Amino acid sequence: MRPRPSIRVQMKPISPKFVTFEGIDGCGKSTLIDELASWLDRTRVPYVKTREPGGTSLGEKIRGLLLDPAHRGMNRQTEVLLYTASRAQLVAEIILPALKSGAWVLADRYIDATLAYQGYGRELDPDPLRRLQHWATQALVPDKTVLLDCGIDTAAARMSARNHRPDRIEMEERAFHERVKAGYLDLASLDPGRFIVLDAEKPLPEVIADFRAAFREIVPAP
Ligand SMILES: Nc1ncnc2c1ncn2[C@@H]1O[C@H](COP(=O)(O)OP(=O)(O)OP(=O)(O)O)[C@@H](O)[C@H]1O
Ligand SMILES: Cc1cn([C@H]2C[C@H](O)[C@@H](COP(=O)(O)O)O2)c(=O)[nH]c1=O
Repeated sequence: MRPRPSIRVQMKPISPKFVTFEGIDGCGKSTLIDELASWLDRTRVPYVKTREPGGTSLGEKIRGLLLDPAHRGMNRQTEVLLYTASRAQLVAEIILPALKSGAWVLADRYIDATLAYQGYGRELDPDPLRRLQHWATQALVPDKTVLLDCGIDTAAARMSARNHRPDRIEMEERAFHERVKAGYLDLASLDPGRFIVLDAEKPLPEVIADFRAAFREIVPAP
């Protein structure tokens, strides 16, 4: 008797994705996060949006401390510890449970922000920063990081067009923001498999088209 053919159903597992968005202030992160969120809505993929600093009740209180221009004299190490405390809480309370439940996480800033702003911007030694991030985040690394590369003048013009009041970090001198921008590009060049660098100087429809092309293989089909 001939053996009955076995039917094998090939199920391609869709693993949840942790996607972070980075860049200088006003580069267009929130706009692209909303774009990916509506894409995931259409494909019925569950997701959670987060932001840093903040994203939890504790983290939002830390955000208030960090961004308040009244704290202009904040010590650099204190600044690192506050950003990292907010992140540790966010990972434990929101990000890890979301990924475990099968949801994607779309994060407005993560570890790379500390490396760019405090490492390059504040000129702190990156090695202890990296070790601290590894410990505080339970070694959770994003699957993909979208870096919106944008000129400082362009980003500033976009922020003032929406009547945004500058926070403590945005009030830093131009040289600080130049170091942050260059730092982000440096970080991207060190990890090209994770980073997707988009030219955020382009008009928004073009940035969105570039983003969609980069994520076509990553977002599951509806
Ligand atoms: N490529 C673009 N061209 C023109 N305007 C843009 C572009 N991308 C975003 N914008 C506009 O620039 C402003 C800032 O964008 P958005 O809020 O997305 O930036 P962000 O990086 O999230 O800012 P922040 O760092 O302050 O949170 C918004 O008004 C947005 O509509
Ligand atoms: C996470 C993180 C953020 N920053 C800076 C970057 C921005 O200037 C503010 C956050 O404001 P946003 O409008 O929500 O982007 O904080 C930083 O210096 N270090 C960090 O780790």
